[in-house]
Amino acid sequence: MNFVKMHGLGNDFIIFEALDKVNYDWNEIAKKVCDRHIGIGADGILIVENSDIADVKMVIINSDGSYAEMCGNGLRCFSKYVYERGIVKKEILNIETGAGVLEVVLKIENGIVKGVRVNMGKPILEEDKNFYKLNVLDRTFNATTMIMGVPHTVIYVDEIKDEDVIKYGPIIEKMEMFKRGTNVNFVKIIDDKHIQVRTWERGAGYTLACGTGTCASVVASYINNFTDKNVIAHLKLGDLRINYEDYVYMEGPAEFICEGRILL
Ligand SMILES: N[C@@H](CCC[C@H](N)C(=O)O)C(=O)O
Repeated sequence: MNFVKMHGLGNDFIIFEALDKVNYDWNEIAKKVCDRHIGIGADGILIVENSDIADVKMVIINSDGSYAEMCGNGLRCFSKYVYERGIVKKEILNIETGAGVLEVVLKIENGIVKGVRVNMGKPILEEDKNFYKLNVLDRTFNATTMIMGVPHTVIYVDEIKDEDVIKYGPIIEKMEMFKRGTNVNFVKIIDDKHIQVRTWERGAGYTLACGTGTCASVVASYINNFTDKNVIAHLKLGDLRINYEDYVYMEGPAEFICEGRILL
């Protein structure tokens, strides 16, 4: 099976085409190929499928084999892939995801996609899950939980330390109160236009960036009066621009890494 590996600010994905009907066990394939020692290594796989309601359909499976409804960084990579491979030769694409059909606008220079802007849809917030106290081990965090395509919890910290992401992230991800699990975003407010974000991802663990998580972090920071609606989020390898106007818009890069053939 042919694959292409891509990343969006270090959140990495292996892309497979399944435009003709195939009967693969994608969950098992994801676990195998995402393994960083005995596979290719990635945070998840993206499958290109035909859609009856949009230009094309993106399916995402996390590195642990679990299904995810949406993936922001993945969607930017996927969009560049389907455009540059000639699957959908449009500058504005509609892509079916598990979180609905989303509109993507490509910035193209000489046939190459240089940037991708996605309408990520609307966040779904619950009143009792906004800026509540979340007790985890020895810490109490101020937290906001929402669905931003997938479940997200945003917690505020004075300093982001990787060891904290690794210590508290997996415990929060699987807390009883989150029925479908949650992604966990550690957010430091820099000023009203800039935040720093690190994410522990449901089904993938520590990642270098998370698109839906960054959108959730900006929505939470705006409704909690920490920031403006237009925010630049600093992630480990670069920035995402987020704009929250009822709908949430995310703009950022997507890059090819390599391609090859896996032997199943
Ligand atoms: N990396 C993603 C989110 C992928 C899905 C997540 N792990 C989940 O299961 O909810 C992004 O960029 O949004």
